[in-house]
Amino acid sequence: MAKGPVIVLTGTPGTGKSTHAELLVNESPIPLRTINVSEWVKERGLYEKYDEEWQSYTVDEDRLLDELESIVAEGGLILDWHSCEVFPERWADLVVVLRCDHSKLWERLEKRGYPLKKIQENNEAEIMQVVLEEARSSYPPQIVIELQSETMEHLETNVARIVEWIKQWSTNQESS
Ligand SMILES: Nc1ncnc2c1ncn2[C@@H]1O[C@H](COP(=O)(O)OP(=O)(O)O)[C@@H](O)[C@H]1O
Repeated sequence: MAKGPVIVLTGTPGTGKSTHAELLVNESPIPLRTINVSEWVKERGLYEKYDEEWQSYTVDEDRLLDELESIVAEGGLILDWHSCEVFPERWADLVVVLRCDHSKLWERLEKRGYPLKKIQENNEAEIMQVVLEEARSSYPPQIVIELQSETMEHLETNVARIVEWIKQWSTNQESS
């Protein structure tokens, strides 16, 4: 049996996934490991090509899934990525979709030094709730939650809510 749940933490770039993941690792009642999938892809060369203009990698999805499979099976994992439909449905115990007002998101991505068209593309995706729709069409509705991530208060309440969910997950495992 897995020692901990697998949480897919998703959302448009800049919505706060890594910030949430870091706090969750510190505050979780059971040990969690977090994988920033974009970084993981870069470090392990799990991509087909790099696009200079868009400053983005085309991920080799088959290799990515192969490499993640055994880690996911151990449980106790946060998968932090802006895409969630690539992962098999059976992997996730919880899918958290972070949302942010688009003007705030624009500022965050500008600070990150993204090229203008990449900011525009992500901003549009957030307005059209692309990631949320992706999550809803890839996973059962009862495991998908949408959380606002615009303020520090949101950050705190979101993390507290997910920590409560982890506690409940643990209790359910013990009694099953
Ligand atoms: N809820 C929030 N309130 C205020 N600032 C936030 C919040 N979430 C993220 N940020 C800030 O937005 C920026 C992007 O966050 P980050 O966690 O790197 O996003 P992602 O991992 O989704 O790309 C960071 O500067 C972070 O401090």
